[in-house]
Amino acid sequence: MLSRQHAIALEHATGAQLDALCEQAAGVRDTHWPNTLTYSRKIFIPLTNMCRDTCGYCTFVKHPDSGQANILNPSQVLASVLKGQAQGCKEALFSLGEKPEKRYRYAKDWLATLGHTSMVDYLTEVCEMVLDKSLMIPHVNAGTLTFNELKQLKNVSGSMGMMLECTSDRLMKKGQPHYACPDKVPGIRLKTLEDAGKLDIPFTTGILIGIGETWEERVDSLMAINTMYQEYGHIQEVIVQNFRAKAGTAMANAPEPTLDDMRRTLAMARLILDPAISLQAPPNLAQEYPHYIAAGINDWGGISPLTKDFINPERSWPQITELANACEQQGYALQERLTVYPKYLQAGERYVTKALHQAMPAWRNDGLAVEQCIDNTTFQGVAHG
Ligand SMILES: O=c1nc2n(C[C@H](O)[C@H](O)[C@H](O)CO)c3cc(O)ccc3cc-2c(=O)[nH]1
Ligand SMILES: C[C@H]1O[C@@H](n2cnc3c(N)ncnc32)[C@H](O)[C@@H]1O
Ligand code: MET
Ligand code: SF4
Repeated sequence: MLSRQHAIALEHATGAQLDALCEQAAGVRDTHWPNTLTYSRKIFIPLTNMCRDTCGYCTFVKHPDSGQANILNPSQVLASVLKGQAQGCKEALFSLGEKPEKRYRYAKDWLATLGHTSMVDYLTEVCEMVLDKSLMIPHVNAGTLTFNELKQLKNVSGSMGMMLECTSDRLMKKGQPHYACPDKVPGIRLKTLEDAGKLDIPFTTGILIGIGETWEERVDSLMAINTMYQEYGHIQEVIVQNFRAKAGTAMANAPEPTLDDMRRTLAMARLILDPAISLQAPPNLAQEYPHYIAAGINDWGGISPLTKDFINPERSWPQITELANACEQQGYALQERLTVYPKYLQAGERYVTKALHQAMPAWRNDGLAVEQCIDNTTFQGVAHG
């Protein structure tokens, strides 16, 4: 494992030095995640776009007065889930704004019409419906959550996630992207990661790079994630996500991370993190697939044949065939996986509750006992257990 000091010294690695760093990271990947890169076939469900935070990079969030604020109702969610299932999707990715009812009367009143006092309770009900009425597995990314909220959601989801973003308190200051965002306080996000560990929740986290953090802060964020893993063993994957500037946000004119920055960060992440943690980079936020593969990733995260990436709506998903070609050109197969990684599914009821195992009999135990598919136009969505 890379020491903090060594990692910090890589800040300006470029040219041949960067190539060598990437080779080293790719070597670790090849030993622990050989021959195959993976992705999860999913639909994206933006349960609500209202949020009590206002991150300087985010266009997903909509103010109640904007005329675009929304909460999806259960039948809208179910319709989308069933469409996704017919297209062979296995993951229902719930990604949503955080606790809007605590800030906006409008959100509170809307939730009341749905019979709830909090977004987390409503989310729980909707996840339960997905398990009851479909074969899809909910993955919940609702940002920071308390111990009890995590516990409640564990019963109705296969896995959960929250991007740590960055451990820097500096980014909370005025003029910085997390100013006045109560859910982006690093200590609170770390607490969520830790509570998820105590609860044995298969967990996805990651860092968002290019939001004003220093290289050293990036190193420390990855080391903090790794420490959590060493303590609890629940972190199944880490996403290194590159910031994309969006018109109309506070960071509209901020520079985006360069390809070299992304390569350097991915390689460093692969060398800092325990090799058993999956390393993911999103394929729709850049086109440089070969470079990402060469920098040590083993996973592309969720890809949808149906729904756009609501967080980066201008960035369309690649065709799965196109991604498969890129992988094959570098000697790797592209394979579908579930939102829960196999080692957590295979650990009995420790990570995935009994009720959930029963709710998804078609693909418990062995990760993905379903029709493998590369071509999203021909898949029939047949599950056999
Ligand atoms: O389509 C997206 N999927 C995102 N995912 C989902 C990811 O791509 C995979 O579908 C899941 O992690 C399943 O392994 C996240 C999951 C998390 O737990 C936390 C953050 C993200 C962030 C994104 C995202 O920005 N866009
Ligand atoms: C769900 C995750 O999406 C990420 N996210 C939010 N806004 C952006 C952006 N402009 N560019 C890239 N990623 C973003 C954050 O890391 C959040 O946690
Ligand atoms: N609000 C959550 C977070 O920032 C998840 C969705 S972000 C568009 O972590
Ligand atoms: S990134 Fe998440 S927490 Fe921040 S404003 Fe957007 S929805 Fe809210």
